[in-house]
Formats: sequence, structure tokens, C-alpha cells
Amino acid sequence: MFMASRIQTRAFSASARNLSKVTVLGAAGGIGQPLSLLLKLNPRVTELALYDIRGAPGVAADVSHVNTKSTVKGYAPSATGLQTALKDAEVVLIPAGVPRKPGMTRDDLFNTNASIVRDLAKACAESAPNANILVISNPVNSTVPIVAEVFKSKGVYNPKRLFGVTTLDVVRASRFVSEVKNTDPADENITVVGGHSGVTIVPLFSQSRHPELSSNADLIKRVQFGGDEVVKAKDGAGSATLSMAMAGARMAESLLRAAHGEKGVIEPTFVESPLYKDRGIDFFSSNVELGPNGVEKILPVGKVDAIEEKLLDACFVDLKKNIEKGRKFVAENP
Ligand SMILES: NC(=O)C1=CN([C@@H]2O[C@H](COP(=O)(O)OP(=O)(O)OC[C@H]3O[C@@H](n4cnc5c(N)ncnc54)[C@H](O)[C@@H]3O)[C@@H](O)[C@H]2O)C=CC1
Ligand SMILES: O=C([O-])CC(=O)C(=O)O
Repeated sequence: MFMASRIQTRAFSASARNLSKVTVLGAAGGIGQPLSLLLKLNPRVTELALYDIRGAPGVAADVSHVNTKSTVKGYAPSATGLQTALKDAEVVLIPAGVPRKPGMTRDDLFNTNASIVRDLAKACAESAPNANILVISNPVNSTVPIVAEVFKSKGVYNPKRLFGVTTLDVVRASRFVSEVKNTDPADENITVVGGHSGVTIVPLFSQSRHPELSSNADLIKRVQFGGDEVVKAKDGAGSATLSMAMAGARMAESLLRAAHGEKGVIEPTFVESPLYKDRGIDFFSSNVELGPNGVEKILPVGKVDAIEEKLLDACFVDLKKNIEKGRKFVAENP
């Protein structure tokens, strides 16, 4: 009896400490809906706030019937809708914005998505300045710097709490390698660094258990342009949504695990990074150890071979321009 009540007390105080509100901005979209469902299935999430310019209350009502303990609320635009959705959030995921159609690059989305992300970042800076912000909206190489600039302008920028979601690139890399090698993707841990578009995506096969793959140009290209495969197959109906939802849910889960005290949680993510500042690159995706304060430690890229060195050089050229473009947008359109 005594034991049982002690265990109960302990369980209660642990869960009281681990109340985690997660907010999705763009929750009624192609990514937003399955992402919200996956978050509802995550026992670490205790409150789920779903916001969109249309349809979020319906998605919330639907997801709320899934029989896990978390509460779900949907928010429509109103005087306080976005503000209330964001208040006390520990993690905010942003998949709001338009997706590509065949023939477009991610940069072609800039004109529409830059202002969407800027405005949502303003709301986050005001209502959830201490949350972990996970940016999914493309072009990630530019939208993450946009969020950083907005937070700076409001005096609340904390680089340890801002993440561009690049998880899908490693998810794809491990799956594509497993198809080539006829292995289980769970055993294929492929490091992918750089940014999240075309040649800025740099897989480092030399560091994997199949170092010879670093000369496999087709495989490198497939990882760099994996998103295009989906855009083409969807034929005008959008880009990756289901695999992206899985990747976004994994990133959110990793942040919550780290926030709840687990050590050694590592994810690849696009963050403000010292790794290539000497090359003029202020944001870079690499493996990052997560902790209760967000970014705990940015891991070094490690040894790369001559082919990968060249891939990195090409990455830097585009990445620098993409980052600058995001910053300039906020400077000119505050
Ligand atoms: N980081 C990554 O690896 C990936 C990023 N993406 C990007 O994610 C974004 C979303 O893609 P999908 O979900 O397929 O698009 P979608 O068009 O299906 O959904 C976007 C949702 O955002 C909402 N929205 C638009 N403006 C908004 C605002 N101001 N506030 C709140 N919600 C707003 C729309 O109403 C819509 O429900 C795109 O920019 C896409 O390129 C897609 C796949 C992978
Ligand atoms: O390809 C796109 O436009 C969507 C995306 O970022 C991806 O699937 O990696």
C-alpha cells in the first residue's frame, strides 16, 4: 500500500514536470494533418494546439477522438486565436506555406512563403519566445534565417531554440542506401549535412558503413533531389507530406526526449552554426546533440573524402545566397 502510493506520487510528480504543449502552425495542410495525428499518438505530448488559416478546428475535432490522454484544441484566425495557440508552447512546428509543383525549385516558393513565415515568427516571438521553433516551410535555407531575424528584431532570439527541419534528408538517405544494399534502413545511419535543397544537401557516405558509396553519383543525386521524385509523382498536387510528417514528428519527439532529461539525443538539423562561419556560412545542418535548452552541442562534420569536399564547396555557394536572401527580406520587409 505504502509502496503503491509512493510510486503513484513519483509518477505524478514526473508527469507534472513533463507537461509538454506542442503547437502546429499550418495544421490543416498536407503535412499538418498527419503530423498532428502522429503528435497525438506521442505520450510525451500533453497538449496539442492546432492552428491554420482554415480548417484547424475540424482537424482538431477529428484528431481529438484518438484515445490518448493529450488534449487537442483547434484555433482559427481571430483576435486571440494564434496567440492562444502559442501561449506556453514548448515546441512549435511550422509547416505553413505553399508546396512545390513540378518544375519549381524550393527557392521558387520564397515569394509566397517568406511573408507567411515572417508573420508567424512575429507571433511566436510575442507569444512563445522561449519555445523550440521547428521550421518546415520551404525554402528552409531561407525561412530559418527569416525567423532568426524576426526574433532578433523583437530582442528574443536564442539560437539554441531555432531549428530547420532536415530530418527527411537522413530518413531518405538511410532508405535509399538500404534499397541499394538490400539491408534494413534501421541499420543505415547516414550523415547528411548542409542545407535543405538540391546541391546544398550533402550526404557523407564515406562516414557510413559503405564508404564506397561516396563515388555513387546516382545515389548522391537521389538524396539531393529526393523531394523532386515526390513532387513529380504527385503531379501538381503538392510535395512530400506523409514522410515529412513522420520526419517532423521524429524531430519533435527527439526534442521532447532531450527536454525531459534523456542524454545523448542527436538529430541532424539546420541551426545557427559555427562550423563554416569562416566560409561565410552562418546556418548549417549537421548532427546536433539536443538538451533541455535546445541545442546542447553542434557536432563537428568529421572527416570527408575528396568527392564530398567538392560537394561541400558547391553547397556553400547556394547556401550562402539562400541565407542572405532570407535576411535581406526581413531587413527590407520588417
Ligand atoms: N522541411 C522539409 O523537409 C519539407 C518541407 N515542406 C514544405 O512544407 C510546406 C507545407 O507543405 P504542405 O503541407 O504539403 O502544404 P499544404 O498547402 O498542403 O499545407 C499548408 C497549410 O498551411 C496553411 N497556411 C498558409 N498560410 C498560413 C498562415 N499564415 N498561417 C497558418 N497556416 C497557414 C494552409 O492553409 C495549409 O493548410 C511547404 O512549404 C513545403 O515545401 C514539404 C516537405 C518537406
Ligand atoms: O521537395 C519539396 O519541395 C518538399 C521537400 O522539401 C522535400 O520533400 O524534401
